[in-house]
Amino acid sequence: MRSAEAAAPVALSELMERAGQSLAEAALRFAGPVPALLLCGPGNNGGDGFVAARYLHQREVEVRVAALGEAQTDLARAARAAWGGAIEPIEDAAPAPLVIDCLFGTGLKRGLEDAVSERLSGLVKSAQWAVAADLPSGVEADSGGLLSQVPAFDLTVSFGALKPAHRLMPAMARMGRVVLADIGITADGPWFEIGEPALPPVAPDAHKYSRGLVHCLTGEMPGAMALAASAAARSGAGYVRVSTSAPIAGLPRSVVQVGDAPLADPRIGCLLVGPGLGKLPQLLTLALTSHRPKVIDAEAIGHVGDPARLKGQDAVITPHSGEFATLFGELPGSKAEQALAAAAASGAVVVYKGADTLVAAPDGRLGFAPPAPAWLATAGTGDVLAGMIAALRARGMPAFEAACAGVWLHGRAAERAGPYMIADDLLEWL
Ligand SMILES: NC(=O)C1=CN([C@@H]2O[C@H](COP(=O)(O)OP(=O)(O)OC[C@H]3O[C@@H](n4cnc5c(N)ncnc54)[C@H](OP(=O)(O)O)[C@@H]3O)[C@@H](O)[C@H]2O)[C@@H](O)CC1
Ligand SMILES: [K+]
Repeated sequence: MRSAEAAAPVALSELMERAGQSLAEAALRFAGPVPALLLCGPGNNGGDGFVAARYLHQREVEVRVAALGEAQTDLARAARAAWGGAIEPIEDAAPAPLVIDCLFGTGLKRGLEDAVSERLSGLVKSAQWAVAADLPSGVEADSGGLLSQVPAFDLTVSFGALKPAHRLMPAMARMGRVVLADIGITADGPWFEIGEPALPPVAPDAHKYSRGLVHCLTGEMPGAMALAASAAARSGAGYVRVSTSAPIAGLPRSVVQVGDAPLADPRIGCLLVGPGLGKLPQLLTLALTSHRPKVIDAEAIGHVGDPARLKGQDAVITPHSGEFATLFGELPGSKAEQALAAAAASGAVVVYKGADTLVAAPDGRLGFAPPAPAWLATAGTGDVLAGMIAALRARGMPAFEAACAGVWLHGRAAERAGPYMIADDLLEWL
């Protein structure tokens, strides 16, 4: 954001003007014209607050402003002067139906003082609507960590670009709905929010192999592979084949069950190993003898042992936090930094799952999943995701793009399936 700000085609005061105006507009649309209290800190986040106060006043909203100390930047001083109205000390500010937190944004370096964070929490809890400017104060922008107590907001208005904290736990759970205000700058880079994927078209002369063969290696619990293989079939693979020693119930008839099949078969678009694998590390070893692209999920991740074994494997791995720690140990830094370090160590595309799923590539690209419903947290949904990614990979998408697309589609399928869905229901929405 700092380099985007420096390269901005307009003056910084104009950016602040746009930020404050967008904040006022978003708060007004969200809460309606109810009496508002703006809490303004010493930096430019506070400056945005003074601008927003001026706009709300122009829109005939009843506005009060409470400040935490004096403005410390030229921009904030100018915005404070342009407000021109009364300024209360934050310690005695009375509650209001709409509270807008402009204490700290991206410049926060340490936790708020106890008295300030308690005051903020008290005012937020007694408000009908609580809105945060850029970030709730106390959130660390880069890591999503909480540097001090952070109350739950209803709306967070981010400026210019989402920061990592808007998509990382625990911070994202405090933000309520997150909206992005266009203030005329963009922050381009290898970190981005995953958007709706462009899926490969089906060629007019396609046949089942050209559309992608997914070959699945089953283990001790075939039900999990039934979910994954069904998901692969429903995600546009031309052919899904399951190698199994005993018939698996519940698979669509179009999914072919075979005994052994050669894993060097060049028609295999993607191998899938892990769902329901159990204690059969030899199946992972077998998969690693194949040079075909692969998705390694669930128990298979635990059998990898050394991440370097995945180098040159053209693999996507899909660990949740437990599986991630088993394979990579306790890595330092934020979840984003850990995911990237894991991708670099393994040479694999890492889908680090959770409420804040990330997709990391060894070359430094990092996709942040848009929020997905919490009701995805049930058994079997990970198997479905693994099958989806395998199908997209077999359809010819590169590993990173296939993983991002799978994650995005999985979240949207869950939204459509609704709160009492089970993993099997997701299949109907792919
Ligand atoms: N990027 C853009 O394009 C645009 C950015 N804009 C806005 O600017 C915001 C960033 O502004 P910012 O850099 O001035 O930082 P901000 O969050 O206001 O805080 C810094 C101040 O707080 C202080 N301080 C820090 N921690 C503290 C603590 N725990 N307790 C007490 N004090 C503490 C710190 O003091 P210091 O530690 O340096 O002494 C400093 O004085 C950004 O979030 C967005 O809202 C928009 O206007 C439009 C364009
Ligand atoms: K804030």
